[in-house]
Amino acid sequence: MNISIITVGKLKEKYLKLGIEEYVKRLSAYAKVEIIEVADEKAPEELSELEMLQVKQKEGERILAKISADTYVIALAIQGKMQSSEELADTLDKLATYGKSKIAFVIGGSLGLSDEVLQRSNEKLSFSRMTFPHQLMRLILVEQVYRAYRINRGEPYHK
Ligand SMILES: C[S@@+](CC[C@H](N)C(=O)[O-])C[C@H]1O[C@@H](n2cnc3c(N)ncnc32)[C@H](O)[C@@H]1O
Repeated sequence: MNISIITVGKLKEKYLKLGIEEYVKRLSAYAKVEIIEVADEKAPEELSELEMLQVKQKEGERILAKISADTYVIALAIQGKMQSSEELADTLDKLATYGKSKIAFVIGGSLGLSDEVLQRSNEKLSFSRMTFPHQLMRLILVEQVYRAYRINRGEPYHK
């Protein structure tokens, strides 16, 4: 399976980079994982509603340009559907069974995802109603995807 994780902006914090590299390395036993960073739109602190919409739309266009028509898209969204780790494992297992070989997880920038990206997504996945920084979200996501593969293989992993 080919999994891409599409994110906005460059990852700066070293501790996050190290953690993500570790899980991507572990995941390489199960899937081909690629992290795609699209440029973030420079935005001052104070933005009008319209300006925020424009930032999300520009970032959204860059995200959509990285998604092929045959890709199953899972958008990370606070208001999306919450799943247990076992349910996420089941989702990935079913996608593989139905021959979906390309999956993209999409994480929004600091203002979130545009409506266009949410509309393109096949499902919206929430990790709780709390807001996580988008860079930390990458680490949480790769750990959960790794956990999902361990669950599907029946391999031991600390609870
Ligand atoms: C800082 S958050 C954006 C916050 C923005 N106000 C919103 O409502 O989307 C950046 C991105 O991280 C992801 N994210 C943050 N918290 C999340 C959560 N609890 N569940 C799923 N995704 C989350 C989403 O993709 C979001 O677009």
